[in-house]
Amino acid sequence: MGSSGFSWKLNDHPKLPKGKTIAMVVLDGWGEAHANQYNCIHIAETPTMDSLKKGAPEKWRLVKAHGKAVGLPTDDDMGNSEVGHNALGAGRIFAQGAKLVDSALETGKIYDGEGFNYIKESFATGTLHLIGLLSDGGVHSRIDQLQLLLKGASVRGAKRIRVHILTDGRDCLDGSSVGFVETLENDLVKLREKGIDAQIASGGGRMYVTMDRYENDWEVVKRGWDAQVLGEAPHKFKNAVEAVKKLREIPNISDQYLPPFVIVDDSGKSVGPIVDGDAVVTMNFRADRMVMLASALEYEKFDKFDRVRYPKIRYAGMLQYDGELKLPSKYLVSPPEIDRTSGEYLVHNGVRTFACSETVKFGHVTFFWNGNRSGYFSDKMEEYVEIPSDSGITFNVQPKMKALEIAEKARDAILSRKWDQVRVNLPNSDMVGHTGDINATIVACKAADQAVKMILDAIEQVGGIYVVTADHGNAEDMVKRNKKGEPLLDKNGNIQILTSHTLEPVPVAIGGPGLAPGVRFRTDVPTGGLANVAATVMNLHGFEAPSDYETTLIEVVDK
Ligand SMILES: O=C(O)[C@H](O)COP(=O)(O)O
Ligand SMILES: [Mn+2]
Ligand SMILES: [Mn+2]
Repeated sequence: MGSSGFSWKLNDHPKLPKGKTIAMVVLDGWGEAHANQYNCIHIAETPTMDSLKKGAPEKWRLVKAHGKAVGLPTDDDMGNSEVGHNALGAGRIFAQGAKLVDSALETGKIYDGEGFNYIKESFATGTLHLIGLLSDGGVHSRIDQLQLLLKGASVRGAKRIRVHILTDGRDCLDGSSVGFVETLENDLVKLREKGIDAQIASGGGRMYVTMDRYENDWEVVKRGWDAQVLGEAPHKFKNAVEAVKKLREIPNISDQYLPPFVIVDDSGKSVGPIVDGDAVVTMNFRADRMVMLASALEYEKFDKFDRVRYPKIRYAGMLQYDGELKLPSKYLVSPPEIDRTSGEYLVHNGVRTFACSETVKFGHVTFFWNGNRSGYFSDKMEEYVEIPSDSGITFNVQPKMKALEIAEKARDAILSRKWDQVRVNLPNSDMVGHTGDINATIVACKAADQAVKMILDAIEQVGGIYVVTADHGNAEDMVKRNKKGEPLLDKNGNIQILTSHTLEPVPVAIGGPGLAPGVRFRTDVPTGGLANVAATVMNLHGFEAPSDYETTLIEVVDK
């Protein structure tokens, strides 16, 4: 015990043994919803997940994965990977980025902080650039936060403002980008009426421009850099509404995949390259898809792509995206302080952990799981394996993704008996669900189910325990619905495909030959959410959870 009285030592669980191998499986984007034709999980052949659901009722339950249960501002906010994995790993509910930015804007504290005062120094002579995702999705950013920030910065001296937009269609309906750009344009007109030179300067679809993650494809970030910083892009337009409308006409191009464009003046010159003396804010609060650009903006030494020009700017993130790397060093709002995560506790208590996913979800079971912290707690006690994802494709063309490879790695790790916890994320239902391709999503769900089977078979062989859950819904509902729950049609009478996550709960299943006979889900935690899983898993490792963790979902009755 340290001088503060704090100790990493966990108490022994009074009834549950240590030393069982636990498979901790997170199905990304696998919610529970009514069985119908838009529920890809229902339509897909998923015998393994079906058998868990149809098995002992005290070994399968649903938990909340959205809204306040995962630290989001309201219960109308769908879940997402960041908040879901944070809750799963940290065992407590933290006010998340979306909420922290809301309150910093509401109280005005955002303008008193070090980050804003730092960028403000450039307002007199330089341009303020805002780069980020333009939608109301609330997963990475929110347009109303941008609107408030634009107002707030302009009354505090920003005279020249350029917005570099990334169109969404992934956390909101495809096609909705046109409306968001119109809304932003209206705000910019109002600023111009007040004498502020404010314009959209560049844009592109989030999946093709800037918002790659976990270094899957630096080309994506480079395309954004060229448009935002250098002012160069294959498509040039006089205004952004026209840009988005025209680029959407390209066959097979949706909001997520719009090619990069720049806005040019009458002489054909781009209106807003980033130059020496400017201020830049990346306005996403969520880290995974902004931290690559953050490194390009922040680091003098950088070799991921040729930046051609590296302007001397004052740069701040909406949040600090990586607490370990302290990146970026300047930020407008402090991120949630997610400390004492279950991973860190377990390492201190002798639990050896193996974690694996493919690139596009690798940071979910490592970085997000560990409270947005990169790296190992202990390189002797942990091993994290990343399987390279396909890049340069939309995942509906490869819906099986690397599920089999992830399962094989997990199986081998389990059978090696070197690890006490083998943790994976299976991305299929989420990544393919986001494409809106129903047939491909059905294939994706089946592939994920087969991967679960391989992992459960290995657990069977070593006498271990499994915990199978998900981080939020996605593939279980692929259609936008009205308040009554009926599918919405567009003007042509076609159903509106839902590419985003949902508000649905997710399953938690426990079992395996190593599960002590009297273990069952309690019935007195009916409102349980993802944050209750950490204490549950600690119990299954033979420990009691820290007292401030959300309560465990299980109890042990005498058999
Ligand atoms: O970043 C994404 O792909 C989506 O905005 C959210 O999906 P995720 O939360 O499952 O990563
Ligand atoms: Mn997810
Ligand atoms: Mn997703």
